[in-house]
Amino acid sequence: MALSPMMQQYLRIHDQYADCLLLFRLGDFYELFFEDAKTASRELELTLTGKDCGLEERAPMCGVPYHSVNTYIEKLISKGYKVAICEQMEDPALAKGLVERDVVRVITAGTVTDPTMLEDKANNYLMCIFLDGKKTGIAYTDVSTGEFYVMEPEMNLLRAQIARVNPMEVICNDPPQLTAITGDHVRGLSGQPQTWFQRRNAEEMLCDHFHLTQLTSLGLTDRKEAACAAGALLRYLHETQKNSLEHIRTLRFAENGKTMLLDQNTRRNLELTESLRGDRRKGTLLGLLDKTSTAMGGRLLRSWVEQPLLDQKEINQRLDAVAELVSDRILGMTLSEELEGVYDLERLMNKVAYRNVNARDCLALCASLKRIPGLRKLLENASCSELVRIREELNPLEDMTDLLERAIHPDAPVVITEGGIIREGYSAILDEYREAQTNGKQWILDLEAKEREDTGIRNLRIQYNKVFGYYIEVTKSFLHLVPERYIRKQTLTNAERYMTPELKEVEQKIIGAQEQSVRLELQLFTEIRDSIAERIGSIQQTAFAVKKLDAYQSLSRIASENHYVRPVMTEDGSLSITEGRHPVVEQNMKDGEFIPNDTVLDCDENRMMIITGPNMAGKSTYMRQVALICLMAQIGSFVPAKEACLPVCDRIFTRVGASDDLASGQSTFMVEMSETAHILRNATRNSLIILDEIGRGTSTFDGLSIAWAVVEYIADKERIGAKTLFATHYHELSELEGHLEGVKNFCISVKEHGEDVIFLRKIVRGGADKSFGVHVARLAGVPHPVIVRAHEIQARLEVSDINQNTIGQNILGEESVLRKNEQMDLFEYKKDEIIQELQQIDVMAITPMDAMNTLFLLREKARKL
Ligand SMILES: Nc1ncnc2c1ncn2[C@@H]1O[C@H](COP(=O)(O)OP(=O)(O)OP(=O)(O)O)[C@@H](O)[C@H]1O
Repeated sequence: MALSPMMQQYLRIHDQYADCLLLFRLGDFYELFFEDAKTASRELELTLTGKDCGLEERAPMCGVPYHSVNTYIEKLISKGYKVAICEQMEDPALAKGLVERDVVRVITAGTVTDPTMLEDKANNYLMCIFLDGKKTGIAYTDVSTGEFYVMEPEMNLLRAQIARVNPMEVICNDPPQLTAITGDHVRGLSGQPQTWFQRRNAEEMLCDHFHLTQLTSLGLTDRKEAACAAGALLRYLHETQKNSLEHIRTLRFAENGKTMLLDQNTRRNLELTESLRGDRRKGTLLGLLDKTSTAMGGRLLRSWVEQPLLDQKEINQRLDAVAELVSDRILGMTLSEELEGVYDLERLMNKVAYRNVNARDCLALCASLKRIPGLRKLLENASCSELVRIREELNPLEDMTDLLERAIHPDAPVVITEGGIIREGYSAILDEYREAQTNGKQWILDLEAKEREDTGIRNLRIQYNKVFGYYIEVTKSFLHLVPERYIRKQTLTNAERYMTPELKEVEQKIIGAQEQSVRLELQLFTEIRDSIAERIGSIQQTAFAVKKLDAYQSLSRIASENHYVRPVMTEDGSLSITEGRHPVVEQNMKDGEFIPNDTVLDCDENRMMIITGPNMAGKSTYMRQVALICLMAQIGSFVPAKEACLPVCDRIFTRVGASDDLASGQSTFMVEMSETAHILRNATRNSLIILDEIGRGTSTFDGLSIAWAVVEYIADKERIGAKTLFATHYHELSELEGHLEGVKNFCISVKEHGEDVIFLRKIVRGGADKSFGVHVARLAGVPHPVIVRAHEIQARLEVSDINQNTIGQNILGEESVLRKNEQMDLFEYKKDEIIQELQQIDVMAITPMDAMNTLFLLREKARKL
């Protein structure tokens, strides 16, 4: 037995797209066969059937109707599959033999362009990583908008760069190596042929795509790794998208060191674009700052939040633009309203490049472009460089709007193949055809009247349907009057339908005109589409200006509404915030309820704040507020404070609490230590470090020793000397002030009131003298007996000799309820275990870490004391 020809065709095509699920078009369905069918039926809950394929056993099969295929594709993509769409390349009715079929597009998580599968205000990046020994090149693109970037990051920053871009899909020449380097799971990772990454092939691809003879104008001549990655990325796009991708027109350098790298923990801890509870908008900095009117502006603002600037001049340019709009609120508001009318031009250009636009899209383009002169006018008196540049870049493309206005009917339908798209007066020939159709109606009416007259059949009617075309209908009662020349076509219960040669002639004229006009409309529309395609570059430039303007108006609106101030960027690394507030926390409070606090840090005397204070006092809020204020300034935003002088931080690091979302299976302590190691290895004196509790995941002595050692290491100017806020429950750390240069003690004040604690939320100089943890436990509703017992233990602890290891016994006392072997080993440290644990930590990270040596020394000291 042999496979049927169609199945042979299927398998041949499937072989070329082995890593995809192949959706094979059969009439009104897309079918999947064999293993693909089993997978799809499982993932999409489709019934698995079978199809005769020429072999003894039927081929497993399942299918989805073509008109709802997008929903299914979306599901498959979100589950991590790649989908290849195989279409019929000829009309099955006209095909001689087997219908020709081929894959027209491969859809993957990183190449999705369907708006229903994309988030409006977020980019969808596909990244290509080229690993070449010690060097690496990265290229990434958002196919839906045409943005394309390259860079050559340092190997040790590769992981951070991936986190920064947050791609939906990653392709690489060496996936195992990549996983080894980044040390964790890379989303949507797949390997691609080595040849794509070879320099010559990559360069050829680049030259081809950008219509160049050499790479000089792209600035890639001496950036071999970036060029290889970019070439391979384009190759992948061409292989999967199977179109010219003419909306990808330029290549930008995402320079090392141009924007701040924020690691995953810091993004999460500061709740930049996602809250700790996993919310996408509520409770995040982006959610607060985003008052953009357009999807493009929303995407840009997100990328600003994710990539704060490092160049003081650029920061000030953005701040100038925000300041100018803050000073003229009416202008800001009017801009926001005008911008509402601008559609997502970037994603529209993707549709243009894919030849997917319909008449409605053209109307949207036209409406958007018509807003441009208004926007330009509003910026007439703009004076700062950014706004002036935006004004210059806003190109109203009048010839385009003129063309679209003349050509596209305001009520044009979505479908482009059934006419009704082109406006009257645009094409003389089209108008003639249309007239023939209108006249045709009159011809029919005339003919009808004439036939009635000739035959004497009073209710004779000429009608039309899709199957028979035009016909004469005569009811039963008049059949005796029907003349011989009538040719019968159809008999109904009450009537007969006829044809005459004359009617046939009229019909051909009318239907001919109809067909011709639909065909002509499609042709005209295609021409219009092509002329839009020719202007993609200019439209993208305008889109770029629009989105910047939108981001600025959003920042200015937030600044005015929330009474933010313009930060002054300092040169000497000093930081001084007067009456700073936490931008997101204050939003959830009534006016005046949030207590502002000051912060002063510099590169010398006040490098590090050791912050103590009871639970719930507001330590985390305070520290995050400082980090957020710095970050906002570097985005170009005003900040929630009365006054702020801020340095440009090269990195902001945070390590917060013993994070509880430990799905990864690592021990709390392990995670804590590798995060700490990461900071110690990467921070510089120009960084800002926020450390919220270190060493909680282990016993008291170990925890204290580690925290102590870490403080020493960071405070040391020779090693790091970064500006640091360090919150801790280890009051012992207060002793460091006076011994370690640059370290100062602070606490968040509380007042005891009888049994209660009153939180004052004010940061003051000095260490806290008491922990109040038990008080807070009571506030949180911990049962009374537990609280009483805790007070008891506290009292005993205060008289224990901490160094004799007698604490446990003291607590147990005579009336003990715990048996000795059940007591918490919190008070005993097991040397070997801890050392073992430490030795395993982030093997790459730990080797150079003197901090840990210090830690062991310290611990020995503590023991001997
Ligand atoms: N400056 C402030 N003004 C008003 N309310 C504040 C302020 N700072 C913090 N709060 C409120 O106090 C609560 C506790 O704050 P936070 O989590 O920062 O305390 P913490 O000292 O870090 O506590 P823990 O040590 O238990 O983690 C928060 O819910 C917050 O709403």
